[in-house]
Amino acid sequence: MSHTPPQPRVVVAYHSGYGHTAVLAEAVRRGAEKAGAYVTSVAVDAVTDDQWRQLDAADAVVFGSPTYMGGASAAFHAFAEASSGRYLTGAWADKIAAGFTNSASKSGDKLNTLNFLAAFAAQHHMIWVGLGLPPGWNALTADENDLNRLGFWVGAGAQTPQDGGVETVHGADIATAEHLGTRVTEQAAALSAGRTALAATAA
Ligand SMILES: Cc1cc2nc3c(=O)[nH]c(=O)nc-3n(C[C@H](O)[C@H](O)[C@H](O)COP(=O)(O)O)c2cc1C
Repeated sequence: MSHTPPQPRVVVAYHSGYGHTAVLAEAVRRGAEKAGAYVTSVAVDAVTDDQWRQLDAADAVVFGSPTYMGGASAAFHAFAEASSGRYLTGAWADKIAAGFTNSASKSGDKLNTLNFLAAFAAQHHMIWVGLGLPPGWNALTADENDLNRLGFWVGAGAQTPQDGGVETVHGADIATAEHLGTRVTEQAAALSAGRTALAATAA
């Protein structure tokens, strides 16, 4: 008996003031598509009614924001606050969620942004998926081209020089974001298959 694997609907919901985080959003999209997802990208500072509907219909949402002033950007916060109606109705409950961020400094307090994205997802009763990679670039044999070179677990963290163009987003950070898109898709597919199997045993 053959089964068609479920095709998860993944939305990448991100803000990017200067284009760096957008490069990561595109990498998340690529990773998700490679793993078989149907992907929609949503720039949250220009989110349309149709895109809100796509968010409501998603199996998984990957949130992305640059780190500004030690946290998520104001535009991302505006989107988060605009989603509060969905928080009240539970519209996003039990969807998979994950997150990524980018900042100019190696640390730059990026962890605050990832933790905020995780708390935001938890407020929506979403299921948070961490990065799922060991830390890179943390041993004598390691180097800065390792996946997860900045050593995050909660989500994907990237570092781009503040005065660099979009072409200066680090290749390892792009690959790490791509990994996150793949991982989210695999987890969404497994959850969906499990829910279908459970429903069949209950029928
Ligand atoms: C208002 C503002 C605040 C910033 N705050 C931080 C910060 O707290 N930590 C940091 O490392 N970089 C900070 N940066 C640098 C940005 O995170 C960095 O330039 C990033 O690549 C921008 O991403 P974007 O191109 O997607 O907007 C800040 C930049 C701006 C414009």
